Amino acid sequence: MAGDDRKGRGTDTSEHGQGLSGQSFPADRVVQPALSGQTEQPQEPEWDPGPEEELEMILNSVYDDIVITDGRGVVLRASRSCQRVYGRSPEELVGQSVAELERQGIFRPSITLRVLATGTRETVIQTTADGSKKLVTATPVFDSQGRIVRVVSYSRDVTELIELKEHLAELQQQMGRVTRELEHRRSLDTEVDGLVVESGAMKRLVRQMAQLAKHDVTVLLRGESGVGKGVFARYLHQHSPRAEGPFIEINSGALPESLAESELFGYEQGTFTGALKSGKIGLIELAHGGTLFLDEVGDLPLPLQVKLLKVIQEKTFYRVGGRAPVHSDFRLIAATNRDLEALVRAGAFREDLFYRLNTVPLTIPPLRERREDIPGLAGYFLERYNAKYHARKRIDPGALRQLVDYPWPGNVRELENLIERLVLLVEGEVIQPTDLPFGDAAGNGHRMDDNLSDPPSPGLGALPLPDLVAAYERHLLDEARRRCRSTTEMASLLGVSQPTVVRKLRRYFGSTG
Ligand SMILES: Nc1ncnc2c1ncn2[C@@H]1O[C@H](COP(=O)(O)OP(=O)(O)OP(=O)(O)O)[C@@H](O)[C@H]1O
Repeated sequence: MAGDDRKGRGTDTSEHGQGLSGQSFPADRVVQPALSGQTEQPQEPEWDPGPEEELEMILNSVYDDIVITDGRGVVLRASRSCQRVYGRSPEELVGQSVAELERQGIFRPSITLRVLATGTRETVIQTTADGSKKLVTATPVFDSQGRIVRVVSYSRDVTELIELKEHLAELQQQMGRVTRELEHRRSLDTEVDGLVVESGAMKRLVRQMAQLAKHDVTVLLRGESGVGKGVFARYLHQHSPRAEGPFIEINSGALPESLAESELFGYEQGTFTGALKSGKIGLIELAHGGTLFLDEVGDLPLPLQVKLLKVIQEKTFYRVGGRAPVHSDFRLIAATNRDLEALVRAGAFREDLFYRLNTVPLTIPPLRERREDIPGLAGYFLERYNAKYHARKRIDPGALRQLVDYPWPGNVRELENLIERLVLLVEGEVIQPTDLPFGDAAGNGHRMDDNLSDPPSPGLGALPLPDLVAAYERHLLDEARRRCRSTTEMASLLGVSQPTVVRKLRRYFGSTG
């Protein structure tokens, strides 16, 4: 049919009243709307293009590119859009066989040939001469004897879609990589950088922590400096339902008093001049959805204690210079190495805040009370610092025995620092007893760190002088108690008699232990 009919006809169609020949429609062929009440106007004849012209019009008005062949694969019709897609006008395509067009690289591959071979509907992605991608579907049309008499193929430009798909696949791959890396890092965080726990006391504590982690209860971690309160605070966070949220650590002791309030609560734009002009989100607000860890809570200045208590109770606060209340949903973990009860008695710590924080107190024992942990910790730090400094140090069994015997006043932190130093400084591969700074192979010797930890600092005027002196004396005794193994040793360290030491220990700690 039609192939020849179409020749020379032109099939350009547009929405602007263009006819099939590309000319304007003659006036007598334009359908006028029937206006009511204008019956005297003569009726225009309806536009009747005839089946052939109508088919052409439909062919050229659909969005898809359409090619129709006969049962031998010779093109009978093609939509005008083929010019743009295949670089051939319908006039050039009509009459040509698809096998020839495939050979010329115009249909690559020819789907019509496939349909002629399989007798079923086929879909392929074609790459056209200009490199764009087409999704082409072709359907066979059968006569009454079941022979293929036509193949109708239509295609859509899917270049963008394919590019998007490829981009999506690439992104998915990247996301998979990032997710795996994150999971890996997270597992490192909880396993490698996690806790070394070997003693019965610590294992019991970890079981309690795992249980507590699930609930939003306030936990107060107590224990000497360096026992691992910070590590356990992170453990609680990582094992809580808030693990995906932020973990915000505030070292109350390190906050300069003048900045503390704005650090904690943030401030509104315009509150301060200069660099601080643009406003700032405070740490409490940053902890929203996660955990707020208040380290060294015993060092919090009294005015801030009042404000903090209010935030803990109401979970709402005002930024410095702000009028609108800010809400922050956080789980609170606090830690201290101070004797909070004594600070309360001395008036340096608010009693109401103490009770609020002390909901679930957990005490992490000093390292000297859980010596079974020492070999594991030493091995763990050795591995960490060997890796960091590309070393291969080992610990001699005699040196390990000394590490286990040493009283570790600075607890795990002191052990960690020592191992790092040994990895860096010991010359051979084996760390010997003589390499240890606190004694010879017999275990006698000097203490490695003669610096006192910071004394309590309620501040001048916070307490009457005798109470301040008592607080300082108590601190010195506590320090001596940690460094020495007997009251006699303490007496010689402090330069007083042994009975004096015993009396003072009873006075300040209720026992000589
Ligand atoms: N059980 C443990 N397993 C592995 N590392 C530990 C363990 N306990 C403590 N550490 C390590 O010891 C060091 C001191 O721990 P951390 O800072 O948590 O102590 P702290 O009690 O919070 O001290 P401070 O009261 O001075 O803040 C850290 O480097 C920590 O990683």
